[in-house]
Amino acid sequence: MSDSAATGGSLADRISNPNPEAPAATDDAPSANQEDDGAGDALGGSSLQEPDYSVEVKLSDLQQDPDNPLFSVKSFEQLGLNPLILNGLSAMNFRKPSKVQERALPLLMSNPPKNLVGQSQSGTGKTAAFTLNILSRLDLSTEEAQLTPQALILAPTRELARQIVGVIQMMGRFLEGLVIGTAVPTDAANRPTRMQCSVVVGTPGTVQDMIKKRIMNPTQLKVLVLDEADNMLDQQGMGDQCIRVKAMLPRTIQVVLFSATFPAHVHQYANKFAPGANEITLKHDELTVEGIKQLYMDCNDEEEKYNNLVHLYGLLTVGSSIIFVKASNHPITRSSAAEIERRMLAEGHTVASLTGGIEGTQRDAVIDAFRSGDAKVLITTNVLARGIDVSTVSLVINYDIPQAFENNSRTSEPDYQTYLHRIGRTGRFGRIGVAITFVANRQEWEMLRMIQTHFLCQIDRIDTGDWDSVEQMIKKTIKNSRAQAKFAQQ
Ligand SMILES: Nc1ncnc2c1ncn2[C@@H]1O[C@H](COP(=O)(O)OP(=O)(O)OP(=O)(O)O)[C@@H](O)[C@H]1O
Repeated sequence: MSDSAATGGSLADRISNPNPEAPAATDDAPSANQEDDGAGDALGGSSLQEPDYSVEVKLSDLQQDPDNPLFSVKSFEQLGLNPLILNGLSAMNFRKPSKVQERALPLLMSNPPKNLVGQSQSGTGKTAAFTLNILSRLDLSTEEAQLTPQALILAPTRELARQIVGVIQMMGRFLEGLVIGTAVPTDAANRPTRMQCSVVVGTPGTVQDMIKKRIMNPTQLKVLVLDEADNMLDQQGMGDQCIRVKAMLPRTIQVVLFSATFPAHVHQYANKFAPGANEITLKHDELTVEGIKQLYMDCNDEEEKYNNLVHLYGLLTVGSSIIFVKASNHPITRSSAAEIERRMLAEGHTVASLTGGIEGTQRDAVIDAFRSGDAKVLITTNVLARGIDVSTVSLVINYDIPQAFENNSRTSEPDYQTYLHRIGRTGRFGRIGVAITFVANRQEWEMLRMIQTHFLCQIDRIDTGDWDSVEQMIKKTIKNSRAQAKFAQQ
């Protein structure tokens, strides 16, 4: 039954004929503290999580389309990489570079090293771009060199840091003497007394602490990478930590900033952090990924959101999916994630939830269960909006539309960057996915409209009055991605 019909039309209709009794959005706090818990062993990144199919054939079509972010004219061989690194790439089934890899690598690897501010759409292989530069620059000729940090990668969350460690391990597996260290918050018992490794990947607060306490020697560092750089530099606490870390590093260090988004105010700042940098940038309208079908669903109120969610999951058997709820440190928000988890579990779904309120090793267990497919549905906040690469994710739900904050208060604007990063958890590297945003009041509908205008993208309405066609439409999109996979196996 159409719930919107019950109130006289869709939200879109009601905007043109506004209903003053439309429910107001509830208050929310700014994004979660992403630095608050213990460590775990490095978990493999995407390559350990490859689904049992490959998108190779279709991918090669995409990679021949000059308008596609995966397009490239060169091969990895032509980019002048060490044969042992090339072996790592082919073991990971990387056949051709993506556009950002092809463009960034010559800039990154040239000598004398130059800084880089690099932007490309979500899921287009930025991790490999900065990893290949780092692996190419390492001196692993002596044991002392192998055990002294030469490259440092900072990431905003422990999950992303662990994922990057996994990618470097895979890509550098044929490099003898390569040792990678993870610097994420941990309890005292598990804290390393010395970072004896060639590459360190960590979160800024922990790295700052380790350098200060002389656990990590920064004097031989040649490369500093900030992944999700706009996010790190824009958050007050984390931005300060990044600046303090950089101040303790050699002055000649190559600074590399990567993200899918660089809003103008951060871009200015990025240029100060990485002076004289080469730049690879995108326009607003180039940012959305074509393979992600963007939809929205009208809901009359919070309860209807939940009912629609359950209805949707009743209809669909998708690979893995992520449900994003409001980003907040607020206990109520956390419990709303927990509440959805509880109710979904009761419906028989294998669900896990990860919010900023969960502690370190517990967090690792949740993300590991999701990566392995033990939990098919992950309910989370913005804490996992960025960087997380699980290629089986075919559906993303914005249960709450991401909303911008200023001075710790909610504004009436959407958080454009977060929207893009959240939906970018699907449709990775040429795959196809669906992103559904729930709107439950006039303000949310207005934010949705602003998102469409900002990115010049189309977000189609799902008609909840006709669940049969909802089912068909979503299944068709998701089936396309399976068809693509099947095609690739032949
Ligand atoms: N050249 C390549 N060939 C095949 N697969 C690739 C290639 N480069 C990257 N990939 C795969 O594409 C996926 C996305 O890569 P990655 O996580 O680096 O994207 P990203 O650009 O950093 O995304 P985000 O902006 O969301 O952080 C990964 O699963 C990775 O293994």
